[in-house]
Amino acid sequence: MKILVVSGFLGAGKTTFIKELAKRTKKDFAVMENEFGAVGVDADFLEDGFSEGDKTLNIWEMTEGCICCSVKTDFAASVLTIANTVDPEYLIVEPTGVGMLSRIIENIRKIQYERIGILRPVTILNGKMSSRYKEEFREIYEDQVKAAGTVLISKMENADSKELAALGEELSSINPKAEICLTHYTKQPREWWDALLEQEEGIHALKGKESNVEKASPLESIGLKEVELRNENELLLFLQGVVAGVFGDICRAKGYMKTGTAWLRFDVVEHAYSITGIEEMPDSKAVFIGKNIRRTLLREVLQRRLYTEKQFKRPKKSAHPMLKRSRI
Ligand SMILES: Nc1nc2c(ncn2[C@@H]2O[C@H](COP(=O)(O)OP(=O)(O)OP(=O)(O)O)[C@@H](O)[C@H]2O)c(=O)[nH]1
Repeated sequence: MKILVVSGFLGAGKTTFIKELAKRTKKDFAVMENEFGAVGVDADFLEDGFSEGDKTLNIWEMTEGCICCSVKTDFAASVLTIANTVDPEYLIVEPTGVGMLSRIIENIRKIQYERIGILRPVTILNGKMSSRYKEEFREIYEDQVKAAGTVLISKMENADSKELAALGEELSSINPKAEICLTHYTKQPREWWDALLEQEEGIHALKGKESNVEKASPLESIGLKEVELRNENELLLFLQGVVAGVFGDICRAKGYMKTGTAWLRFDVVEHAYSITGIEEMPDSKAVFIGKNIRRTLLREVLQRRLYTEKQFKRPKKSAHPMLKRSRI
């Protein structure tokens, strides 16, 4: 089994890339999703609409904790379990957006034996946000570039060539050995995709700095299940509220829900949001990552029915006069 780690900051486009990789190369894959927070959304998104021939993706989720720090023993155990049970040709690991790539590689190296190989890691970089990430999350940003074998630029489809070239130069100066791909991966030929799955990691890979990732990433998250809004307009208004800061400083949100009769997926990356129609899902979920998140307000808006039932349920008949009066 060969392991390919696909890293990148929150919302950079890791899941979208993995989906494309699976479709283009049609290899025998398992995917391990390590999500920030307790509610996983990416596994369902990966599965959604994925039916290329007879192939389906074998997806494993690790929520709660980051595979580069607190849960590393669980991570090692999970990798070994996958190797010893399903034994796919490739295991694609998608760390949380705030994971330190060098540490993840070190953790994999500890369990590397002749049946497990490490491929040169891929980092996806949201080109539009690179200066902001560099300022706010320098340690994570530099680590994800330095430890990468290949750096792919996303969300720069409309950028001019000068802007792209400047970003390329800056990335090369951080990691002169990496292949920096300025051309969007969707335009790459089949050989390029195959090569990603062939290049083994060099022995002299970067050593992770002993630093505290939690400190480097002062982000919090909330995951909600059974979320709903009445219709698409309500979802639009809600997302406008998210990007305007009504629910706190949210830098990443994602989820899917039934609105009226349609199932919709939403994505928020910094101050932009998008909505896409999806196939019916077994349940609805939403995740919000950022700072100063207004949790109660989010619950009130998205779990109206649940929240109302729980918080304001009429009390059972009580003999206490105060309680009687306080009934709604
Ligand atoms: N324009 C553009 N949008 C993209 C690109 N890649 C991903 N997106 C969009 O960006 C949003 C986030 O994409 P994901 O693939 O979920 O990002 P991620 O890195 O897996 O997100 P997290 O796991 O939450 O960190 C989605 O709305 C995607 O459709 C790209 O190259 N260009």
